[in-house]
Amino acid sequence: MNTQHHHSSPNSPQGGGWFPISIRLSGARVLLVGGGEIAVNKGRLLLDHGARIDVLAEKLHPVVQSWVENGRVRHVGERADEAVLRRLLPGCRLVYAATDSRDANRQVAALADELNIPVCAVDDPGPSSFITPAQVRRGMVRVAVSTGGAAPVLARRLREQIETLLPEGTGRLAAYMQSRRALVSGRYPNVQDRKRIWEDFLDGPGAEAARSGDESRADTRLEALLDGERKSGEVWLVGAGPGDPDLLTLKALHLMQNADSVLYDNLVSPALLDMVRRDAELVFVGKQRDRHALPQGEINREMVRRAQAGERVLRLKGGDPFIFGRGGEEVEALVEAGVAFRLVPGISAANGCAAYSGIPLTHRDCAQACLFVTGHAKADGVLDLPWDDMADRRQTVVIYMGISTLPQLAAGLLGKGLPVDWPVAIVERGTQPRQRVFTGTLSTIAQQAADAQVKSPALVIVGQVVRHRVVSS
Ligand SMILES: C[C@@]1(CC(=O)O)C2=NC(=C\c3[nH]c(c(CCC(=O)O)c3CC(=O)O)Cc3[nH]c(c(CC(=O)O)c3CCC(=O)O)/C=C3\N/C(=C\2)[C@@H](CCC(=O)O)[C@]3(C)CC(=O)O)/[C@H]1CCC(=O)O
Ligand SMILES: NC(=O)c1ccc[n+]([C@@H]2O[C@H](COP(=O)([O-])OP(=O)(O)OC[C@H]3O[C@@H](n4cnc5c(N)ncnc54)[C@H](O)[C@@H]3O)[C@@H](O)[C@H]2O)c1
Repeated sequence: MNTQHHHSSPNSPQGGGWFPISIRLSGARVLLVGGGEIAVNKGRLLLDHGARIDVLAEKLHPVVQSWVENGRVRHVGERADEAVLRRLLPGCRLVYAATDSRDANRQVAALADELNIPVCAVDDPGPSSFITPAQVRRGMVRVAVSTGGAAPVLARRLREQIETLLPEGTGRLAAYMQSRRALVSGRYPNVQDRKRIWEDFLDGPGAEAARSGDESRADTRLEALLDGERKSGEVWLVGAGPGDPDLLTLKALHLMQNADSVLYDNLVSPALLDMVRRDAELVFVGKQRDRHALPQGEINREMVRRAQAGERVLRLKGGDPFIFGRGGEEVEALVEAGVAFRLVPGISAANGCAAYSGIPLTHRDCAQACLFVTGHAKADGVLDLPWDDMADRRQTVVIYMGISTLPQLAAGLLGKGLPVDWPVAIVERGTQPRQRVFTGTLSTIAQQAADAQVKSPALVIVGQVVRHRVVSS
């Protein structure tokens, strides 16, 4: 079994090296250098989190002035010069350099750095050792969005989007779970067991009860789980779509974030695997033409073995599991073994490539039907295809896995009487960042593909619809 771990290279730190943490500010001293608009913004945040703020600034914004007057912050000095800073910095948990002078902010940052005190220069992430993410707050729950200083306005926009997604009761849910942790730990000393109980709780109706403040109903659900009412292992057969992670279904995403293990194909892109729960085991079972990582029978046995051991197994497949995905065979194996399963469709390559290349699959003028065929040859190299059906001119033919057999495919269709100028398109790496689209005819396409070194994954679209291709300006 080939269990893959993803490591990023040490030369290109993730997110520019900005590592998000939660830092305790209650009771901690924070130095705020500058007393203007931005100091008000940062001061509000800091006060909300219980910091003791010292302000060093020449001119105070009326809001800061009022904080000083009612004793919420101390005004500890005017000008930020080196001697004053050396006196004020020691003992601070954080420092904000929030003056409107770039030089002053840089000087504060340099001195704080020397003393190993985290510092944020609000006019430049360059000399900063921390930056402030945009936050969504629900009680104890915080969602922080950072762009690593790249685009603060984007951070703000994303915050607004998350704001609308995160249920109002999320804070109550966290508080409920906190209040019952001792109870659960007392009954189940094993971390894995506790994790499963909490996940089952969150997946079930208890979570909604806690969110809405109905603690007694939440307790009933939790007690049932503590008494051993267990979700057993199961397999989720999920289509991951054609490549662009945004084309996942919400259901696929939800299951990706709950799986214990993920068995995935080579058609599943690294960007998608990044969205899988961090501690899920990733198992590559992909096939490449002529080079089987795992024979189908072994994949089936592996799914069954894991599910019977109680795992929630995600079988993640490129595209849709039931369109050239062998999903049928896998489900039969699960049924035979008595393993519970769920099926989630994915956007198939035909749909994804059609939309992202601007080629409609049907068109009132020329294509009343659409035929999906596989261009994958049998072991003896023979293409076993419904050639007569494929040569019908009033339809579109979409060929999956047809790149290596493209010369045979084109010749076969010409042999069935389609004209030499019959339109054909190839969409390589459809929906992905480096998508390439080639258009030609039955007589040119094989040579075009060879010249451009087109590689799998690629989809072939045959028919008059190719002439209706639209490209957005
Ligand atoms: C999240 C938030 C936190 C907060 O303050 O609460 C925050 N900026 C917010 C909003 C915002 N900031 C700016 C605009 C006006 C549009 C514009 O002018 O471009 C708006 C929009 C608005 O105000 O609506 C301008 C701006 N910001 C920085 C620079 C300097 C530079 O980039 O070099 C300039 C240019 C100044 C100039 O050109 O003069 C720098 C920083 N701003 C950061 C955080 C840190 C990076 C966070 C990240 O992306 O990871 C970092 C590096 C340092 C820090 O402050 O910690 C808050 C969201 C509030 C919310 O939640 O809605
Ligand atoms: N990080 C952010 O979210 C963000 C957003 C917008 C703007 N900015 C940047 O923040 C900076 C501050 O903007 P502002 O609107 O608060 O300015 P402001 O003019 O309202 O306030 C400036 C403050 O700095 C003080 N000051 C200047 N030099 C000083 C020194 N040597 N010692 C002590 N205090 C000094 C002034 O007395 C005043 O209190 C600007 O450079 C602006 O570009 C940051």
